[in-house]
Amino acid sequence: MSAVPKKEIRVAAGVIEDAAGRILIAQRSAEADQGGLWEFPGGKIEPGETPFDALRRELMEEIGIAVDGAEPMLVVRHAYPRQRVILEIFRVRKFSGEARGCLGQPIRWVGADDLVDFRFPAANRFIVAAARLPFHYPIVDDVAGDLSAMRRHFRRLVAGGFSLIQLRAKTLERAVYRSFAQECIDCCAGSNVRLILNAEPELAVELGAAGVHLTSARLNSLSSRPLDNKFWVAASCHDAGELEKAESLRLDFAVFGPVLPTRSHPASAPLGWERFSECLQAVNLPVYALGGLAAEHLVRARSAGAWGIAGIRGFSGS
Ligand SMILES: Nc1nc2c([nH]c(=O)n2[C@H]2C[C@H](O)[C@@H](COP(=O)(O)OP(=O)(O)OP(=O)(O)O)O2)c(=O)[nH]1
Ligand SMILES: [Mg+2]
Repeated sequence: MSAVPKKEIRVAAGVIEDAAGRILIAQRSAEADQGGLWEFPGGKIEPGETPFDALRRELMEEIGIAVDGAEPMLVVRHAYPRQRVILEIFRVRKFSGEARGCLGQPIRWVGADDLVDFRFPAANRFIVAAARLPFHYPIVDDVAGDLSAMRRHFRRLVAGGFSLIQLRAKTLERAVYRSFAQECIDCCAGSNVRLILNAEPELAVELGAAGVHLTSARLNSLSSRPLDNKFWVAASCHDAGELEKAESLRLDFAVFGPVLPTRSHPASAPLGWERFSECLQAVNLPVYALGGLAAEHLVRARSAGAWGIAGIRGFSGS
């Protein structure tokens, strides 16, 4: 490990979204710390300022917009070799004025899915992934092995507006899983619904799924990210070590639990919110809480440090 970093700076920055859902990025000047890389506009929080005050000041100074409203999105802690940064990230959807590079820096409005094509400072991985992720990650499972019930569940989720769905179905025969997955993928074509397969990464590629969800066993067996960043790669984690592994393999997000007692894993001891939150302290990765949760647990989960919530039964989509 490198020596203990000398100083810690607090920064406020904005993921600014226009009416079309595009996000503003700016290029840091070559001489600055993390020079030449792209960033979300913002800067250091000055003594006596709140993060929101700093955000408003910086966005006026750097890109000439007045922030009319912003929601706290996430907090990233990252140690660079020379300093530690705490980034207070806001999502900014209400602003006035036309964005421009007031310091002469290039700026670009890009679709959320195109963010992965730009080089950002290391601390930004979490932000770039989260900017593309919804707060809910429902899972279609095969608890009763009943294909028509699974089909109904999947359709209800799509009709309910869920845009990121995992197809788990561990006990289905491989050929049945495969054809059901293909049917669901075809059903998502042309929509904004992304289907993630809990299967081998190769199958996700072959069938044209949006990505793969790794079981913790599969996660533990890997030494690098199995698919490139055009695919989502997520994993199920049950302890801090697995979360660390998911982060070190540069996965896009993790699901962590069970937080509360759950019918699908009655033998696993639930973590409880406190332990859940402790384990997330050192993790720079969007994490969905899982286990005994329903849609109304979102606020609790986010206050414990989760990005969102995942679940099999809690999301009826109806
Ligand atoms: N603004 C911003 N800073 C980021 C991002 N990602 C990231 O690691 N950082 C780091 C780089 C810097 O070490 C620090 C931000 O400092 P800054 O250079 O923007 O600060 P500032 O606008 O106040 O600039 P200055 O007055 O020091 O020139 O946070 C990001 O997306 N946006
Ligand atoms: Mg700045």
